[in-house]
Amino acid sequence: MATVTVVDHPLVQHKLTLLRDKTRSTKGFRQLLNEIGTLLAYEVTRDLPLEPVTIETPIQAMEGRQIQGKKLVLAPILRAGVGFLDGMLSLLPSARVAHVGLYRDPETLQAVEYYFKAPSDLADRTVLVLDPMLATANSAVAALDRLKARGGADLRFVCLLAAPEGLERLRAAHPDVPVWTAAIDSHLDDHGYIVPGLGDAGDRMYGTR
Ligand SMILES: O=P(O)(O)OC[C@H]1O[C@H](OP(=O)(O)OP(=O)(O)O)[C@H](O)[C@@H]1O
Ligand SMILES: O=c1cc[nH]c(=O)[nH]1
Repeated sequence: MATVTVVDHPLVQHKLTLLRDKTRSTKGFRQLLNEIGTLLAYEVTRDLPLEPVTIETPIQAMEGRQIQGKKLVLAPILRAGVGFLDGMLSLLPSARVAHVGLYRDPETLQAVEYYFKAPSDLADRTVLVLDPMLATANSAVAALDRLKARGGADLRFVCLLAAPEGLERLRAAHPDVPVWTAAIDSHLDDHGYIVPGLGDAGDRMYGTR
């Protein structure tokens, strides 16, 4: 069974509290999500394998270390996953990007796909699947199903808030996929919203309703 890591770094927790606040502006919400994205990218890449590489400093040759293998893929689930993207790309500027367009039907809470575009060589790359909210996990499971069908094998899921119900479902459907989250909240309400949560992430990011 893959791990669930709660990123309890003080900067992440401080920024998360600011972002949850219902009085936070659209601009502030977006900026904080971006900043937390950078911090989560640092945590989720902590165990990437390194390989030796010979370089020359101005003084002499030496053996340095570089990240092994092909560039990572960042796979935001639209829309709210895009909120992490720029912050992560600032740390991982050569990463490839896969877009997974899904929305959650408000009645059934099932994920409905409307767009998918990913690099063709997913099988050779580590893929970070991004979505701030893991509620029922219907969206996360659908995105992971789709990425695996396209060859993705080394997948990691990165979110901001997770509900216990969503974590359980994700681990049952994709036990090989480790999860990073900034917090595990209390439960889901009758409409599938995370409690205490932060409301609708996509609406708060883009100022829609
Ligand atoms: O775990 P789940 O129950 O599937 O819920 C989580 C999903 O809900 C939100 O997206 P939403 O469907 O509201 O789409 P949007 O980002 O386009 O607003 C969120 O960004 C996740 O993708
Ligand atoms: O609390 C929730 C649940 C799903 N999607 C959101 O944006 N927020």
